[in-house]
Amino acid sequence: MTMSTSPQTVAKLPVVDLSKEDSLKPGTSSWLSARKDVCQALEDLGCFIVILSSNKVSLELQNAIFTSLNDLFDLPMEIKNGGGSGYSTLNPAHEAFGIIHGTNSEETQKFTDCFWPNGNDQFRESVDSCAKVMAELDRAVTRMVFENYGAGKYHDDHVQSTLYHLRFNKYKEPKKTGIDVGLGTHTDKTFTTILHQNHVNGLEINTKDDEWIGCEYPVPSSFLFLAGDVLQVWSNNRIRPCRHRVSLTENKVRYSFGLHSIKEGVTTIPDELVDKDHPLRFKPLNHLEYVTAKYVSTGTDSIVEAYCGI
Ligand SMILES: O=C(O)CCC(=O)C(=O)O
Ligand SMILES: [Fe+2]
Repeated sequence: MTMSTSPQTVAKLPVVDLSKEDSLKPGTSSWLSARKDVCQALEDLGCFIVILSSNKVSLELQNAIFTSLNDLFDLPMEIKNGGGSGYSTLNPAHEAFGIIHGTNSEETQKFTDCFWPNGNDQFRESVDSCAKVMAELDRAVTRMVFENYGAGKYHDDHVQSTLYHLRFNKYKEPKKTGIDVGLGTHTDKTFTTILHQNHVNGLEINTKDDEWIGCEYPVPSSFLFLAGDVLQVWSNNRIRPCRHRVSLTENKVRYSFGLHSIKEGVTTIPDELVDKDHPLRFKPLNHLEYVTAKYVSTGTDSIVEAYCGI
């Protein structure tokens, strides 16, 4: 078995509670206090756990998604691999499906029709509603970030140019495959990523001191918000892209899904984020070109710095 090396610490990830309606309303005192915590966590660690209201992501809704994911990944390989299904695998323990424009109801409909010819309204509706809640969360958190750095006026444009890809992951039981590294250490080539997992833990976050913190949800309506490489660029290196990996420590099937945001067009660092203490660190970046560029992650090296760092 390939064993993950560094031991985990007992430290916990920062938690930002956005479950009260007010905390998602710009300008309220709970918004301002969350904004500070969000940016602190993104600068220190590149991620934090968010708690949302259980009315928005009920256990019933989550179960509907995870139950259908179980059926989906159990389909025969020739169906999973069928043209345009978005199926991929990174290693023998891992499988994934992707929906491009995953917050668009028509795309979830097409995906559902592809694998459930007789329909699966439960899956379609739950995924559609969960993806929309995640996108709403992304818009709120990115707005907090833009405001925090005095760049709030660019946020509407940012929302207009953001695309969302939805990805479902399955990791097989390590005793079946002999593999306990679900995903190796990496940062996401996104602007931001929002992840959700079933009750099986395994996601681990790398700190500045090279310690690993396991991601455990305080309540089921939790998500992990991560900064990707392009948010590091946009913030002129203030925000740390989250380095993470998946270690399969429990002998159970693990499912997760993530909303991955891509910023269309060219990302330039706002003038507000450049001054004599913060000289310009990155050249303008075309995110879609960056995503498809053949740069391979080596774990410790920053791909985005090699790609467009100054
Ligand atoms: O499965 C997870 O929790 C993490 C997935 C992930 O890191 C990714 O899709 O980039
Ligand atoms: Fe990732």
